[in-house]
Amino acid sequence: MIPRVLSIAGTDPTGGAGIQADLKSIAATGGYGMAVVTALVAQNTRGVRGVHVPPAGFLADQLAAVSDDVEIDAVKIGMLADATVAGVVSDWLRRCRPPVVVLDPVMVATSGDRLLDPDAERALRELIGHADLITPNIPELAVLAGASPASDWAGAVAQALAVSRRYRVLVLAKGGHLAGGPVRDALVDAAGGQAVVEFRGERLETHNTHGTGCSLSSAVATLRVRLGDWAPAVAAARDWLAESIAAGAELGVGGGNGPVHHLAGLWSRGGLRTRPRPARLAERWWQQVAELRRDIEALPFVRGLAEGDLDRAAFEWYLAQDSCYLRDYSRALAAASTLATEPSAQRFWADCAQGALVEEQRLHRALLGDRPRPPAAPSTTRYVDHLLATAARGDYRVLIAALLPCFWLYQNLGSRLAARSDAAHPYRAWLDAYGDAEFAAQNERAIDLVTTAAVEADEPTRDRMWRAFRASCEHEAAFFAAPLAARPAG
Ligand SMILES: Nc1ncnc2c1ncn2[C@@H]1O[C@H](COP(=O)(O)OP(=O)(O)O)[C@@H](O)[C@H]1O
Ligand SMILES: Cc1ncc(COP(=O)(O)O)c(N)n1
Repeated sequence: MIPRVLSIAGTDPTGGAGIQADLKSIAATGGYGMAVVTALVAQNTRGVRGVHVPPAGFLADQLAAVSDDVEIDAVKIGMLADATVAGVVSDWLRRCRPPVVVLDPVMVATSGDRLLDPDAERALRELIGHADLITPNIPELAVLAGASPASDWAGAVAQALAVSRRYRVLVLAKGGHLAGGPVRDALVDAAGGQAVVEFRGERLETHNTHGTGCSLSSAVATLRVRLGDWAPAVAAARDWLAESIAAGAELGVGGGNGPVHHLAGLWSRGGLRTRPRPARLAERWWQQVAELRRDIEALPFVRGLAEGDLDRAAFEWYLAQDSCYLRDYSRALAAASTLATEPSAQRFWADCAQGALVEEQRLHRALLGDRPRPPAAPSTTRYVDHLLATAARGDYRVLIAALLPCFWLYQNLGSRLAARSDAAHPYRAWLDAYGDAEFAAQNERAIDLVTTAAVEADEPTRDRMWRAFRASCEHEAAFFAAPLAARPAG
């Protein structure tokens, strides 16, 4: 389930605080972000220039528009601007309160500018009655405690306990404003036997702290839904925020207190490339071997097979090589089965390995009876060496990519030749074997397993898979060329 998280907050056109920061934080921590604007703020990383509060009725309309349509899992409340705004939000919460409500009691920006009228503090107190968790910084905690700002951590925790007791609310007291030492935050619950859960982290040397409070509170709201409890949600939110603060300077945004880089961790771990869909990748690989496929079809051997005028001895030489090939191909298929992690894939490759052996014995008996197998031709040896070396390297994904052309090229060629031939075609049995529905289904499955593994693989692995696939296609072409190249016809 993806948490649907609503931010009710003011704006920051530079994107570092307020609603803009909330939406990024919600997305970065795994939620779907929505936003209702309380106030438009003309601000940047240096400070606030002006605040415009839209009519209260319009705020109510925005809130109703969201809650009439969307099931909200969590709400984060930030800048409220004035008592009227706080009242509208209180009314709305009274009517439709989402399961998780986090209130960041924003009063003053990092820059020192007020974001809440002094006379609105009473309305804010009422709003706290609807919240599960409030996230005050040191000055905000002091206002709520009716005291002067704590000068040390013990004082902050004591104030948080008093606030938690007075408002019957869980308090996340943030120690970012206390100078020196590690940054400490504490989750304080006066109701739960005065429980205090403390979080410590390295204090990062940075000017990128604009919007840290906004970002933390929306991350906690989102993670509370995902993780089901407050302490793990705060711990995870702080870890995420720390890596985002650390990368903030990379953004080069503004000359004051810059924003945090909300997506730094995701970008570095996940990359920015879109993952191709398996079907799209199959199309691309097939296209990239189009020329090779045309070369195969132009070979005298394949043309002879198609027309039915292929020299019989050349065909039998080919079948004898095929019989040599199938024994080692079966070994490579069995290796894929051994390496597969998923049971149905393990079984698929094992079935194919067995099928290749059955086919080998059928060919051997039909062609040679009790006579010994002819030696493998160089083209056969090169092909199976490629497969067995790939198997020996032990990467399942690369191995199955190498195995795929023997399904795909044969199935494609076999089904098209079979469709064109009549019952009297001299090589009808061969065409039928590679053109039948069962082989087509096997081919589909093999394509699906390979391309699904390829889209899930990282870029270098996908590239190795492609190269192994292409090498096998080249070996297929050489294999089809050999009967008429290696020995004179007739
Ligand atoms: N320099 C810093 N290094 C690491 N974490 C920080 C730093 N400054 C703030 N934080 C963290 O950012 C969050 C917001 O903290 P704080 O600055 O106290 O609140 P606000 O942004 O509301 O003023 C807290 O989790 C705090 O621990
Ligand atoms: C709209 C809006 N809301 C909140 C803040 C506080 O920012 P910070 O998290 O840095 O205290 C801000 N600057 N602007």
